[in-house]
Amino acid sequence: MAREYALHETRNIGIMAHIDAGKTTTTERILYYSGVNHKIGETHDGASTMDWMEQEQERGITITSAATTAHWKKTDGTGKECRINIIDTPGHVDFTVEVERSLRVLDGAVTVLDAKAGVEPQTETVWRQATEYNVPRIVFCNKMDATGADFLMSCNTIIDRLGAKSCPIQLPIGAESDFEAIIDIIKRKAYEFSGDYGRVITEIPVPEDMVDLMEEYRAKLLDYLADYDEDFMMQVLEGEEPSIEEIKRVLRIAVCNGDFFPVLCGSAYKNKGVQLVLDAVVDYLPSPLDVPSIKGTTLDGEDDVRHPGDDQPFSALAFKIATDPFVGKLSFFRVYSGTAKAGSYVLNSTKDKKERFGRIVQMHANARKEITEVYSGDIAAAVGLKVTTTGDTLCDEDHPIILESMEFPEPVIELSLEPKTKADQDKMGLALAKLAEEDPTFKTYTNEETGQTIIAGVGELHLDIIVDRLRREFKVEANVGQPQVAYRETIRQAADCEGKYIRQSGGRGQYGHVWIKFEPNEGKGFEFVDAIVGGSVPREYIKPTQEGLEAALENGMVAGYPVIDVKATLFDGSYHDVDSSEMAYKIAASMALKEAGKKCKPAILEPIMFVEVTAPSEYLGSVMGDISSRRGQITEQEERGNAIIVRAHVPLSEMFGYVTDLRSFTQGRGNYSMKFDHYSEVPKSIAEKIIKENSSEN
Ligand SMILES: Nc1nc2c(ncn2[C@@H]2O[C@H](COP(=O)(O)OP(=O)(O)OP(=O)(O)O)[C@@H](O)[C@H]2O)c(=O)[nH]1
Repeated sequence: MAREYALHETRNIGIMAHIDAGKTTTTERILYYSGVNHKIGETHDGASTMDWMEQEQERGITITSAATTAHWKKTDGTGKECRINIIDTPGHVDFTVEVERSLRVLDGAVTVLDAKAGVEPQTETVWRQATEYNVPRIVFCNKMDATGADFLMSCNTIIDRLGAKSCPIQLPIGAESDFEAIIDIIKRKAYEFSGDYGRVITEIPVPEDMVDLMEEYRAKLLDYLADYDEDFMMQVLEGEEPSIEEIKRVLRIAVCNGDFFPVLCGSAYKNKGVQLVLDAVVDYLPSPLDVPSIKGTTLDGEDDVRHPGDDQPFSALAFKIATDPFVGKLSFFRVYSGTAKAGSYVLNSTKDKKERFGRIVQMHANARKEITEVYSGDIAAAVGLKVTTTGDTLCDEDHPIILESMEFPEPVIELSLEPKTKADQDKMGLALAKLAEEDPTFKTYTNEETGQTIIAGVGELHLDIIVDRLRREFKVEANVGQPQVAYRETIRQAADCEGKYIRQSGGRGQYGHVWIKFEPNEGKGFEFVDAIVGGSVPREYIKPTQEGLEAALENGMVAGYPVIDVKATLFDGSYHDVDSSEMAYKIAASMALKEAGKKCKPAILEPIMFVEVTAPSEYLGSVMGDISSRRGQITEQEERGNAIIVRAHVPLSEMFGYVTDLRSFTQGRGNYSMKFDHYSEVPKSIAEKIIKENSSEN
């Protein structure tokens, strides 16, 4: 078996940040220094390698998380290299699903901060997500060259705002336009960067006037590490100077355990410090062997695990499906255990279907390298998988396992699309199916009443980009409706409902008859119980009844919105020897649901968002007043220096155009993020309006 890089010399990392902190620029530099890129593309002149999709270049934001492979020399003097797989994650809140799904398959991350601002609202969001997924992190404080850059202020925001244990392991020499070089606190050395894109690193003396500060932070670091490791503490207490190797060893343990977050500094744009970030990735972030083994379940639902190692049974998680303009569909996956060869068959245990790994490729930004085998810990992409979608497990047929999947946010906003011509209509169906395959938070369906195609997503920008891609990539021209809230329906009262579908018109008739008890099932989704005794509904018609009901739930009871949180117990019915058919029971089930729409106190639910607003303190009153006027409920408010943070639950329907309003009453200084929190019943007057607008009489 010939694996190029040992498992302990593999790093799977993500680069996470607030929008515009410089993730893309930092990733570009990493690819350049690690020898993959020969020319550096700047994000602002639209030639960036990672942002290869057209609209990403125009908007200057990173939408898809491309997995990219790079190599970097270890710092232990052995001359050996590490393989670093990097996933570039987007910073916009509409794409947190991209952040989450990459967190799921990563072992560690670099959090990029903008040195002018330190921790920003979106940094907090992704930081919390990373904590939830137990992803160890190091912090890179970027933009040290920019006006207003303040390294120690930024370091403090990590402690104050994130409540994280953290300490710098570097110090900048100079700041803003005078930012010149970087001090390595552990080694007590300083480095300067020159030559093409800062490729040449030269050691320089630590400036006299910075020695005290360096020693102060070095002592802080050692103090913390002493608390963390007893042997180390003994050494420090006995006044022994721990060796650099010893400091790095303990620091590595603390970082890998997710207990400590060292901070580095630099300027990706001015080519200073990124190589040292790569050193730190190798030194401190975990290899697949340093993180807990992945959990899953057997096909019978029993707990199981997979340990990293090439000698283990193969298991992998598909975390992203992308359409590549040249090779077609690419399914990105992370291998947790074992190996698999190109051309071999694996089991998609989530869907219980066999898949063939036609070709396997590794991505180097937008270039691909074909490989013959994947090993434990690798990230690669398969060409030609048929049924696999995001979140599916691929595994060894003889040792099936279903790995813990990911949770995706609800698509809460929707709009209608009307293709301009017949040709557009044909293309649109295919294009939407493709896009839905790539993106688990994007849904598309046909409104039964109007016949319109509806697309649903997690935010306005999300749908904006989908419409844009339809036009550019798939050349579909369509009229786009106004974004609407994706409501849901549910019931508030239990009742027994009858559905009877009987047609006798000569020849063979139709006969389906069911009694279903519908009950509210709050927060637990749809549940179907078969309580038929004595064969009043024959075995073979029970599944069709359930399917008929599920299809009917999608189309709603009173206003055409999907019905959620309902328990349906099929408890009685009847049949006809000749006329009963699957179709008749499907229809009978949908008729029972219609009746539930009358007898079970139907209610309309609206998505309630968790909104976090940040603004200068003087706007506290306006921010709170505005949230109240939007039917919002403030859950928390916090002061942070001169700024306030207000957290609230606000109905999505009241949040359209919020960004414009917030900007205008805060003179452009307010900011916000939001995500779906829960569904809640709409006030009666609004429910009536929605039902009226959507009922078939209209
Ligand atoms: N002064 C300065 N500007 C930088 C630095 N790094 C990045 N920038 C600029 O900041 C802007 C945003 O950088 P990107 O690398 O695109 O940021 P990003 O975090 O990837 O942004 P999104 O993809 O939109 O989330 C660009 O105009 C960069 O040129 C830096 O070190 N110093």
